[in-house]
Amino acid sequence: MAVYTEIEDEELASFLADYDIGRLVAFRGIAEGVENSNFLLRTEKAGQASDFILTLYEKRVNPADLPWFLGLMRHLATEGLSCPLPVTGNDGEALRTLAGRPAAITTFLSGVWPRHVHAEHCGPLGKALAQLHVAGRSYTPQRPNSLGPTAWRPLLEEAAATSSGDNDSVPGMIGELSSALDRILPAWPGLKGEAGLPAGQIHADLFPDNVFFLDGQVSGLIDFYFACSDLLAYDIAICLNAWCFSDDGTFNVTCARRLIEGYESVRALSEAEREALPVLCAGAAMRFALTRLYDWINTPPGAMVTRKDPMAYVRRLRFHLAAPNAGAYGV
Ligand SMILES: Nc1ncnc2c1ncn2[C@@H]1O[C@H](COP(=O)(O)OP(=O)(O)OP(=O)(O)O)[C@@H](O)[C@H]1O
Ligand SMILES: N[C@@H](CCO)C(=O)O
Repeated sequence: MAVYTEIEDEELASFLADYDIGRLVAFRGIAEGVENSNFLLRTEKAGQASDFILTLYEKRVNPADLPWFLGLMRHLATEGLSCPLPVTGNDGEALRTLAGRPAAITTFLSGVWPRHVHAEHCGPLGKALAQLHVAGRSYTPQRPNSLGPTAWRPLLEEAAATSSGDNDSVPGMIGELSSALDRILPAWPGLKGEAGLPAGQIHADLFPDNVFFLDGQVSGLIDFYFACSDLLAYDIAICLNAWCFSDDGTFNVTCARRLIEGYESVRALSEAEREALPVLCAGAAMRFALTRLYDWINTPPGAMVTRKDPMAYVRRLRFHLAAPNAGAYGV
């Protein structure tokens, strides 16, 4: 359950008094997610009910980055992408403070995220990802990826330093990730301009729980709080990891092919981007194995949040390191 911060009735009432969104008629915490505290707000104005999401930013989000995230969401929504639109208060600001945390209200999106991914989801997903990349071209502020390759070794060292040894599998995992980093980091492609790959604004966490579907089509993308300026094909690599492996760790090449076809229906990949897929996928698996491992070790006992298994991403990493070329991904 991801509600880290409780909100008192009086402070909520005074917070909402700064908006013109009507009278509060329902309010509840949302159990899903691990990063931030999310609440569903229903208001009524002139007899019309509207739903909103209230987010209190916790954990990994650097408050200094919030204007960039909210600006990106506003930009993408204005470009026609279905993503949450930040709602401004009476003073024109979307970013405020509630219960001692940075907070914002965004519009509610309809749809359901897929609990079980099928190949039919992957084409529309790929298309939506490419639409995000295209819509992001005209958002010029840059945010370097704080969880990119330069962060991986320090994250691993921090996990190793804080590991108490109460979980037998952790030391082996740390050793395996360290050896994998020795292979991935020297092979990492540069950004365009340094003879590298095309870069732009990427979502960087487009897992199934961040993609809503209605009638077989993508109805909305949420959770832009890892978004950053990085290699576009790295975003595809993140999706290949998050959408194209079954629960038992088997890679589903049909899902991968559909994802890439859907993507290319909007934006064609260059040959260099295709060739880089194995290392980009290995890097993406590394990033999620590392943050999961860190959380595994550092989540306090009794925290109302379900820890995610780092091993699932170590297994994916093994697959990518063994992939001879982009053909392994069906392209
Ligand atoms: N704009 C929105 N419209 C509808 N539902 C939303 C919206 N934003 C968030 N939600 C709901 O809140 C849940 C958690 O949101 P979100 O994924 O942003 O949280 P998080 O803690 O940042 O999660 P994550 O662990 O994926 O990083 C979603 O699964 C969804 O049910
Ligand atoms: N999507 C991430 C959690 C939120 O960043 C994971 O599954 O590890």
